[in-house]
Amino acid sequence: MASTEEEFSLKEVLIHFKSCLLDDDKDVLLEHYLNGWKGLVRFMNSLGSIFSFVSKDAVSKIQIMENYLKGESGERYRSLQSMIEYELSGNLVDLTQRSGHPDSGCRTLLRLHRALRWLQLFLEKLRISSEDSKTSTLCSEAYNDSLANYHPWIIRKTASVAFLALPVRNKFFEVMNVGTPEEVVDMLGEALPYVSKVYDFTEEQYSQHNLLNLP
Ligand SMILES: CCCCCCCC/C=C\CCCCCCCC(=O)N[C@@H](COP(=O)(O)O)[C@H](O)/C=C/CCCCCCCCCCCCC
Repeated sequence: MASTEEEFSLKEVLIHFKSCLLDDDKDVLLEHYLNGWKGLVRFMNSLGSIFSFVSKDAVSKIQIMENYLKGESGERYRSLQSMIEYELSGNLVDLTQRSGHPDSGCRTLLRLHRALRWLQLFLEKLRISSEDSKTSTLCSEAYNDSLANYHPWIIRKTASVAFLALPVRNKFFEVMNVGTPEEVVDMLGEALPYVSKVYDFTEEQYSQHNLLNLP
């Protein structure tokens, strides 16, 4: 386990996405899911303040979810399926426009879920990248193929400028604090299937309940 700031390793972060898969991938435990995101935000913050606009939004969404988990109905937010069942049966989700329940768990988690698709694409691009690949290009391509589809022009533009500040591949791998570039690639290969399983399971649940376009 990472115990000090210096020992902070992205491997410890990505392991949360393995821990959040319950009973052979039959559900997603939200506490571990959010711990994964908290670690990722911490990693992003270590890259500099240029990403603070992203960090603020991610933190606020994590906070909304954590408040549900800590609240009086916290047990209903233990897993993805129990949250969906609880919020839908209690009419706690705004399905067509934001009004009575603007920050439902389903709506908030959907934003993180869409970002998880970006992460999945970015990790895969990093995994198969060559030494001279540009991190900013990989990140930007992953973003354009996922999250960008949900963002207005001004956010897409701001994000594209921020990506240019990403360190070059070897430096980026160093900040991950996993080991040699070969070890980073191996770690990504190990972690990615779990990120993908979490993404696929969540996507399936949202699709089954017709929740993929929550406002
Ligand atoms: C081995 C590689 C490790 C990479 C580690 C990356 C760490 C990333 C940590 C957090 C990622 C960002 C999560 C962003 C959540 C965005 C949710 C969202 O889409 N929010 C928008 C919609 O919300 P509502 O208005 O509907 O409530 C909101 O408008 C967004 C605002 C902020 C801009 C988001 C830009 C996202 C760019 C993602 C790339 C981050 C680059 C990190 C580079 C390492």
